[in-house]
Amino acid sequence: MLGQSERPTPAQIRRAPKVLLHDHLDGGLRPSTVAELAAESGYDRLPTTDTAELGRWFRDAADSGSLERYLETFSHTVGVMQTREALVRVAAEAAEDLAADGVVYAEVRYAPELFQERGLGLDEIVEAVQEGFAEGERRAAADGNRVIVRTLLCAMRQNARATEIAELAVRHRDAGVAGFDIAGPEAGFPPTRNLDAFEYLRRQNAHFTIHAGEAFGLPSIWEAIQHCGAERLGHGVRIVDDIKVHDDGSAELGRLAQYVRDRRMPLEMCPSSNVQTGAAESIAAHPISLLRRLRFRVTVNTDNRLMSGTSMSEEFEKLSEAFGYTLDDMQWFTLNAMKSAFLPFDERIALIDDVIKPGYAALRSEHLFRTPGRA
Ligand SMILES: O=c1[nH]cnc2c1ncn2[C@@H]1O[C@H](CO)[C@@H](O)[C@H]1O
Ligand SMILES: [Zn+2]
Repeated sequence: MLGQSERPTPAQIRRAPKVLLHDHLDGGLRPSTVAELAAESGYDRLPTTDTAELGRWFRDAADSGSLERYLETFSHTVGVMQTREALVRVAAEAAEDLAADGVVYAEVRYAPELFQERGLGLDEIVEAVQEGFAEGERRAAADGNRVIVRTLLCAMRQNARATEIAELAVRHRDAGVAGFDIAGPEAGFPPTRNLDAFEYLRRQNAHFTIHAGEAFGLPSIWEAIQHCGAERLGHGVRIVDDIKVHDDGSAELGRLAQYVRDRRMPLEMCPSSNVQTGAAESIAAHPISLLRRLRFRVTVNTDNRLMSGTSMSEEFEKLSEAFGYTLDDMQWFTLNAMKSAFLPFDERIALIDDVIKPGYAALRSEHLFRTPGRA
């Protein structure tokens, strides 16, 4: 069909309905907000207070080739998010920014234990973030951009508070907290360190994903799935270590890769972030293309919009540029994400039928009937 193989324009990518499963609240602040919150709270360790320079600083500093060094940049965002008001503001702005970028459903994650430096309680932190997202959803809707935001609570792998945070997630599950995750440095902190938390969550019929296969390889992915019971994998890029591609392009899957594909295990891929931490050489060399071709349940995500200077639209633009992805490919990634969300089944179906499919159909028909020569 005409237009089917054409790459969408940046404007079309932005208007296309998108679903985001992997985005960190403390990795998505506007540079101007970091500077303003620092000034208000007396945080004096920012490398610069010039907004444009600050945005660049985060990107450059995160461009380190190592996950550990990448994570050091979070001390500045976490540093300015220590009050109730700051948390409400950051969450509200995140919802607005995502909605303006054409995201219709997002799961935004953060680690409540990081925001206690000035004495906030864990429940208070969760309530502030939920309040901010509700406010941001309202403001976005008033601007004509509808987004639904749910949250995931992370426990930090290097701390030993996973069970406490898992209980917090379950306590707030009817108030917008959709699930749980573990984040932070991967090497040296295998997911099985937090087995009690994962067993508790399973007893509670609660959802969780695990950052695995980013800075460490197959054993981390295997533990996350087979010992811990993760429903999704944060990144999971290193699953390619279990796939052999022959000269004729045919692929041979090892048992773990086979299992991940057979079970339709969602992979929360974050291309730009992976290039920055060294998990992938470049966007063009990112395993997402192979995994998409082999029809793993791949999703596209931002990880940290501030540290990568990115957005969902930018991630799709880069992928479209590298791999020629069309609107059909975008819809495929988006449906994968919506199917994999920690939202009740009936709500997922409603978003697919009422928002996502009609959104892509409308863009495709524009594509077909547009005047030749006009973008
Ligand atoms: O790609 C990642 N891998 C592992 N941990 C991460 C990544 N991005 C952010 N965080 C960590 O997650 C915490 C909660 O949001 C952040 O503070 C950061 O330390
Ligand atoms: Zn992440």
